[in-house]
Amino acid sequence: MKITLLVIGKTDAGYFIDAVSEYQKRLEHYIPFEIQVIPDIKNTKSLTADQQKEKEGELILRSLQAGDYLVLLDDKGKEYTSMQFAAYIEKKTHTVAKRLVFLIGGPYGFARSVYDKANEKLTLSRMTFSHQMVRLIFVEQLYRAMTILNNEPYHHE
Ligand SMILES: C[S@@+](CC[C@H](N)C(=O)[O-])C[C@H]1O[C@@H](n2cnc3c(N)ncnc32)[C@H](O)[C@@H]1O
Repeated sequence: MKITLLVIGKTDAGYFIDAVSEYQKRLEHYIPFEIQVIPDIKNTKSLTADQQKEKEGELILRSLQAGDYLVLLDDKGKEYTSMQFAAYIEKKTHTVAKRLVFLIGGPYGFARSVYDKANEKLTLSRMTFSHQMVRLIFVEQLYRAMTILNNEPYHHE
């Protein structure tokens, strides 16, 4: 199994790039992991929120591959503790043969077509974060999960 974090738009802020890269580098040691970036939609000012979501949705669906297991990161999804998330990842390594794809939405969330395609929704908190923050929180939680699964002293209950 390979884990993919699918995101919309490049990260501009250097401090986010550095922090995300740090966890991405640490993850190399544990599991095949990639961040796949879908280019930003141009001229969003002339679009309504729904039109932007639809356009992003088309690009997202085109970025998916046959056999992907799609999990939306969504503030109205299932909530886990870090221990439960580690167990969830472990279980997925036995059931997902190809890519386990975690998807972060754009500024207005996901189009209906993307919700329809999803296998699950996962929430990181009941609070809403910026899409850049979510990238960082997700890679840190995935790293935390890998250290839990390998009995390493990073996570403390
Ligand atoms: C700024 S948020 C979009 C908020 C938008 N109002 C919505 O309804 O989804 C951008 C993306 O970050 C992710 N996100 C934000 N907060 C999250 C949370 N607490 N848990 C999981 N994902 C979150 C989601 O993928 C969301 O589509």
